[in-house]
Amino acid sequence: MPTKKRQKKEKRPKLSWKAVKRAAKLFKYLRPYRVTFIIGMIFLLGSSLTGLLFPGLMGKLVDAQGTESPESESLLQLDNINVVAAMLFGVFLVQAVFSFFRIILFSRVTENMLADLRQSTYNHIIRLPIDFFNRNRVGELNSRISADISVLQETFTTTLAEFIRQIIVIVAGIVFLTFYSVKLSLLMLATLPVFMVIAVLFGKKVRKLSKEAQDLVGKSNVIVEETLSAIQSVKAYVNEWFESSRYKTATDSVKSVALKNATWRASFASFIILCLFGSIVLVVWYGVLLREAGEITTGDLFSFILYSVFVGASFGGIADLFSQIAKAVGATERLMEILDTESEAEAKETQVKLKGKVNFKDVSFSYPTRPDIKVLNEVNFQVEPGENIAIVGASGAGKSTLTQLLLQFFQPDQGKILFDGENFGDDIHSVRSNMALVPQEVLLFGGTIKENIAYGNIHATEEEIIAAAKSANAWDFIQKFSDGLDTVVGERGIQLSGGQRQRIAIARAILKDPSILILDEATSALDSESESLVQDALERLMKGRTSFVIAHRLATIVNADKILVIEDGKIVESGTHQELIAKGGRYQSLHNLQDIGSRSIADPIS
Ligand SMILES: Nc1ncnc2c1ncn2[C@@H]1O[C@H](COP(=O)(O)OP(=O)(O)OP(=O)(O)O)[C@@H](O)[C@H]1O
Repeated sequence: MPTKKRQKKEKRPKLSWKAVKRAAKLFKYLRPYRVTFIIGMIFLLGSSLTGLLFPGLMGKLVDAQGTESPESESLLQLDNINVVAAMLFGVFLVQAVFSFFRIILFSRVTENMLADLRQSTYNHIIRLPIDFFNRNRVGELNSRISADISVLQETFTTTLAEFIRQIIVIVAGIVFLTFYSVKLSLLMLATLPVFMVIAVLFGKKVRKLSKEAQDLVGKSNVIVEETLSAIQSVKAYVNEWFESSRYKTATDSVKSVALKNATWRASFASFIILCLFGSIVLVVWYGVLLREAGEITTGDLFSFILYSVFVGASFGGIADLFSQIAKAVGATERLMEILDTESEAEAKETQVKLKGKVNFKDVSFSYPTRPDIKVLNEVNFQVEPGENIAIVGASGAGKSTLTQLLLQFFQPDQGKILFDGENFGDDIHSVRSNMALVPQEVLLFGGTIKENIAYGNIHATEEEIIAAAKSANAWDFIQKFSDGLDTVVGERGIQLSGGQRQRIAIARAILKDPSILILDEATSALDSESESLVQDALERLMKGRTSFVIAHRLATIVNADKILVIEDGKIVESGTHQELIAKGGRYQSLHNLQDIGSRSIADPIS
């Protein structure tokens, strides 16, 4: 359904000075290949100019004589038919060679430049803060980038060269025209280019309406499809009449657009016959009058008409090319907008090994997309290295947000988060390199199991990977696959169960050997065997590490060194299970509701 927003996005790009200035940054990517580009330009200039010799020589061919003319004094003997024909072939040959190299060179520049642009856009995007991904839908971003880059590809390989060629043809063509006859040139320029541009605009309108009609036909087919596939419902509700009228509305709109298109096409045809051909006849008619008056020869008139066609066609073509260039400027601007978004600070060369002490000091936070809502409100707590913290609270209380701040995806608006008593400022990579995350829903990359585990430490040896898999209770099921560690997972490979994926994620975390662990417990129930394997692996992983668990399992909560109870972004209670139950406060009522960790717990607490 086209929303207002989408319609806005699809609006034709407009060329503004700001957009052009931003798009000009693209030339940074052209720089390394400028020499090739300049040579390509020389070839382009050469092929365009030699192309312009064609109408002139054709005129000479018309005026030339078949036999040797005794009065010929010209060095090039342009009045000899054989010489002129040979020269014409020479022109084609030069033009063919120039065009060949022009295309090769321009393609080389474009492909190199676009590869660089793709790479730096990708490099930049994955370094952008999480906030950027909250604001932009990933699928949209992806298709936008690939669409924008293909617009640029088209522009740099063809459109730009065509545009320059047309400009050369127009400028040089007009100069040549005036050599033949100034009077005739003025008449031609007053009519032909104007009509050519109008013809192009006409053509565009017709194309647009045809597309519109096609879309409407598509929409009406959807109605047929829907009705036929749900024919039982249609009949059961006696809605045949309703469906017929729905289809009629759709076919009526197809008809009205098609008729509108017919009117445009009819006008277009009359326009071509009357104006465009009329203007050619007018120029030829005037030309013939001038020839009668001895101002121009037949051959020159012939050349003149050919030049006129060249110039007129270029005028017509340039309107279309201009709109394509505007589109490319728009595409570049959007890419530059992404490239101009500030990325996260660069990773430092050496990264500290943390012990795992964590302090939250008066931390308040709102998401940048919703600055008016305080998601965390003056949160204070301290965790000693190796402690096991369960975070509990109702849905929307701020549990995940707290872990996002721990992971340095966002910085607090107020207060500080200290690791081993230190504020790491923008050295977020040092902090992250000491952390591992086991998310609720584990998504594996589309490679092998080995690659997926090694993601925790890409330099790990096979032995280390196997040890991690064993420790994560994953080795048994991995071994059962015929390809073992080399089994491909994901879309084109084996689909792993939720519990198996979790154990892979645990093995990955073990390999990273972090001092701080963030776990978002799965809420979907695993079968009891899988559950106990995961639990056992997790316990092994958590040993000796500071761990924050968004807890949904009773066992995790009861065994935690400290439970943080969050409500509306505030820590309302903290302590061990026994302490909090004894206190008889918020935790106890959550507990009685069996709603700890925001979802009901299967086994009731006795
Ligand atoms: N990316 C975001 N942008 C804006 N607001 C967000 C974002 N993520 C979460 N919120 C809001 O922040 C508040 C806390 O959300 P959070 O995800 O931390 O809750 P939670 O306790 O983890 O909930 P649940 O148990 O349902 O996962 C909610 O009101 C939520 O709407």
